[in-house]
Amino acid sequence: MGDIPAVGLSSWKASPGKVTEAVKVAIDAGYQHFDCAYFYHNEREVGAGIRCKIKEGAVRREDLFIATKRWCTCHKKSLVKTACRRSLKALKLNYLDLYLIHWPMGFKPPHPEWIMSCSELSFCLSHPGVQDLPLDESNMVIPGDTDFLDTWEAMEDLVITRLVKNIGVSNFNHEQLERLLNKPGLRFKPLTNQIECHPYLTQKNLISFCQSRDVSVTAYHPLGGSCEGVDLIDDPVIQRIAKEHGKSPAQILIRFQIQRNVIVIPGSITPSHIKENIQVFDFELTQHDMDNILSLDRNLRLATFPITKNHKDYPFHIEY
Ligand SMILES: NC(=O)C1=CN([C@@H]2O[C@H](COP(=O)(O)OP(=O)(O)OC[C@H]3O[C@@H](n4cnc5c(N)ncnc54)[C@H](OP(=O)(O)O)[C@@H]3O)[C@@H](O)[C@H]2O)C=CC1
Ligand SMILES: O=C1CO[C@H](CO)[C@@H](O)[C@@H]1O
Repeated sequence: MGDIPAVGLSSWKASPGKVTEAVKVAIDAGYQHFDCAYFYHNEREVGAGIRCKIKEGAVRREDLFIATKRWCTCHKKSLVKTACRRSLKALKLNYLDLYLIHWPMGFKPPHPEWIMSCSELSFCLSHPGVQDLPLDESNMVIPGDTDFLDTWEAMEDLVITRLVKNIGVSNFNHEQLERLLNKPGLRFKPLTNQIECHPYLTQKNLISFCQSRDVSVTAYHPLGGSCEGVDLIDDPVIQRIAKEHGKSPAQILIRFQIQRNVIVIPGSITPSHIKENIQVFDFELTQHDMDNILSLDRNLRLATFPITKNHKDYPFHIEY
């Protein structure tokens, strides 16, 4: 699994005011891996939790694994470093353990005035979200003109200049990943492909493709997501297996990924859940359990990002 700790706490939808506390609870519970994104607009709050615990002496920076993602409006080579510095500044860190391309699609870059202000970084920190989703008159996203292979070169430069230790991708399908791995002159391979993955979308093909190319997989929405109303936790098969092991349904869903060598990043702002979600190393699912969970697959994708469907790099038009 490379160097990525198997379970991480993710911060999407963790509203400012709650996320700092969640990060502190997580560090006390033994989490090392934190998954963030510029797009979640709470990197500052995640950073505050991390800083507080480092200051207290509860953890050292080098024992943590901090990942964040570069948003689609910053695919242009010249914006990649700006975006990275912006995230580092918000997180108050001097390096990232992992920096991901959030989606393969690049969007129209922000207004030049915004880009100019980025040299000081103050404008973008005080205007989070400005122009994240540039839309046309049909409310579909306006594409940018940068090829993700060019974006990748700028990501590689971040490793060379030591702003980041590893780089990776998210939401790439197997053809996009293959294209990246076959890029002439590739300097660094993606460490991971972060994809939606849970028992209703088991991603068997994409996982075996990534693992066969030595690219780890990180599962997002592992519990069925935080707002789409999918009842994975109430699924009778998951409930039964949980009872048999004396564990919670969430613990079964997390353990399921670990046993497939998939890194998993459940999201939570509830202290008891945060603690529960990392108590997954003291039991083992049987092959029969694993097969039963795999049989729940119904190809149900929650994160479809419909406003980007017309983009040439939309990843979900092919099977995997
Ligand atoms: N790369 C990408 O494009 C994407 C990445 N992601 C990442 O993946 C992360 C996970 O996705 P997310 O939407 O949070 O979905 P999850 O599948 O992790 O579900 C989170 C939901 O489950 C609840 N929950 C957490 N633990 C438990 C528990 N032990 N028992 C019962 N309920 C529980 C949470 O509530 P509570 O807070 O009360 O615990 C929350 O409502 C995101 O935060 C984000 O970082 C997500 C989408 C896209
Ligand atoms: O990271 C993310 C959080 O979830 C959103 C909706 O599912 C995604 O679009 C986004 O990429």
